[in-house]
Amino acid sequence: MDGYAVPDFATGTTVEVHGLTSSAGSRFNGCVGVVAQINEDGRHVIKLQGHDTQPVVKPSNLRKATPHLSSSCLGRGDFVEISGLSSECGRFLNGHLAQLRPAGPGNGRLLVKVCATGGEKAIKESNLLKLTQETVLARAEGLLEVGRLHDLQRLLRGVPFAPADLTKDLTARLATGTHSEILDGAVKLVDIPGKGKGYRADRDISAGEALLFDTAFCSSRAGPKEYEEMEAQCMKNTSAADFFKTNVMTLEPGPWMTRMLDASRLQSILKNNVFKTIRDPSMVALFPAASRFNHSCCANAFADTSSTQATVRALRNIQAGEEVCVSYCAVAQTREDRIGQFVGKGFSCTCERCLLEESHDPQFSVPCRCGKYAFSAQSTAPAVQRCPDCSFSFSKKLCLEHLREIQDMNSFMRTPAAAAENPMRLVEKLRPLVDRVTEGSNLAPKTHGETIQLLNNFSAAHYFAATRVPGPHQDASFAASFDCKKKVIRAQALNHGRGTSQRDVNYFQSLHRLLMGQFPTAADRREFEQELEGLCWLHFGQPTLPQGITDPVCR
Ligand SMILES: C[S@@+](CC[C@H](N)C(=O)[O-])C[C@H]1O[C@@H](n2cnc3c(N)ncnc32)[C@H](O)[C@@H]1O
Repeated sequence: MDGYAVPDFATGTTVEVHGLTSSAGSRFNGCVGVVAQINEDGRHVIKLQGHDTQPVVKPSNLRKATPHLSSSCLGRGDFVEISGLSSECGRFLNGHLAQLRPAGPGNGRLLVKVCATGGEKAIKESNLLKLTQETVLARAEGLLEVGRLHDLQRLLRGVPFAPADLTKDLTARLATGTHSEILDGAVKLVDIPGKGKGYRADRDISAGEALLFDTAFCSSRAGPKEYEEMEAQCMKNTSAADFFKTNVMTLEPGPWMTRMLDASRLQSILKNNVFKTIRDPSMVALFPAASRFNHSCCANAFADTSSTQATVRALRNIQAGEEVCVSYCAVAQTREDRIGQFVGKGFSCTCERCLLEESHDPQFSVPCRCGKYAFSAQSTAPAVQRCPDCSFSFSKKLCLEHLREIQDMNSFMRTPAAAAENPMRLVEKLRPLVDRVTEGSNLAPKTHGETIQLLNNFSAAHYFAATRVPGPHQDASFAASFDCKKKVIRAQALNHGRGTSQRDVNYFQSLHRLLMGQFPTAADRREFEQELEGLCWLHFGQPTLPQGITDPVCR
């Protein structure tokens, strides 16, 4: 613990809080602030950077920290901790270590390279806390000591001087698969009426906050043998036998299981609890603590999972006492598809979105050409509907036929025959169906998953025509591809955003691919960069990103 002074802090001293164990207090561990007042009982009132609350802490839970330094004291190569950023995007950089780059953009901002991502950011110097290597290492050891492995991992990621033994120790502890942490006392595991156990917010939570960190007890490549493979791993892991008994075998086995041998019970538990990991969709993994989150189709949290780790984050602000739920299905699915999926899980979803969409699922909504009315192609909607404004007569049967044709075309586009086709011919094949879903047409739903897929295919066909077929059409084909991709992104934002505030991997991939392409104008590029930056927290903070996606923070 070198680098920290004995507990004797005058007012005005810059200190770091550590070692608080209560759920309310532990969220301040690692926070840096200034001693504002010393109470009669000897406790210190701390004015924290980036926090409104002023915790009152015993001096034994404080250690001296280096104050923010002005740019004149900061030099190229210095290490700094990013703190106190309050924008939605910036908050996710707080606590990250960065290194100063040679030149800054001015305006009181300094250019830093974020160790975890390698990306560069221009940050106000008041949001940078200078750290010596000794302080970083002392803090790292402190975090290891109190088992705050989530913060330790974040602190050490990409740090060039991270000591090998500390990193090895961290890796070994994470690899046991028995480590999980509720972060900063955000949630509490409680009984939820009608759902078994689940998590409730134990304090007010801000959008994007990390709530729970978990490590995979077992994992497998997704496929017919996934449960057998994971079961074998559980059985082999004899060093974690107690954890297995208390934290795995007590999970909810779902409807498959009534009363059976432990081996079958384990398979039922796995079936009911494993996550298909979003960072590697070919893998499935069991996260015993994260799997206690119940489902909602308008989830207020989501699990960012790799085959080894899960971080559950808030998707929106959550009030203390609210149940915190993740979504077990893709947000883009229609209500009927979602319901079908939960039959196998032994419950029917009664979330706000399901109730709302019972009579009107937006994915089956078809706006009238006059723009003043929306028809519905949902199973519960009438067969023929008339627009009260322009009297257009809408046939649900015809609309669903169109949707089926779109579905068939999307299936064809996944075949080798489509891949071998001349892209110019594919464009012509897709065009009549695309015309049915674009503006001014009321012949098919515009934000249905299949519609979005069709638009994506149309954009790709144009792109291939622009890049693979030489000729005078190339510029126009590229412009058409770009234009269509914009429509895809808008339809996805509409589809996902409604009641869910959630974006899925396909959405990020669309944005990313667009960003990777050339932009007709700088304003076009900026528009999409802003969208991506505003949402970057959804996939910030892990070493790997979904296939093809680079970290937008690097931009
Ligand atoms: C992955 S577990 C979630 C944690 C579980 N409640 C427990 O006690 O361990 C999935 C099970 O939780 C219950 N569940 C999850 N979401 C639910 C919901 N929205 N409504 C009713 N039950 C739900 C169902 O029994 C489901 O099989």
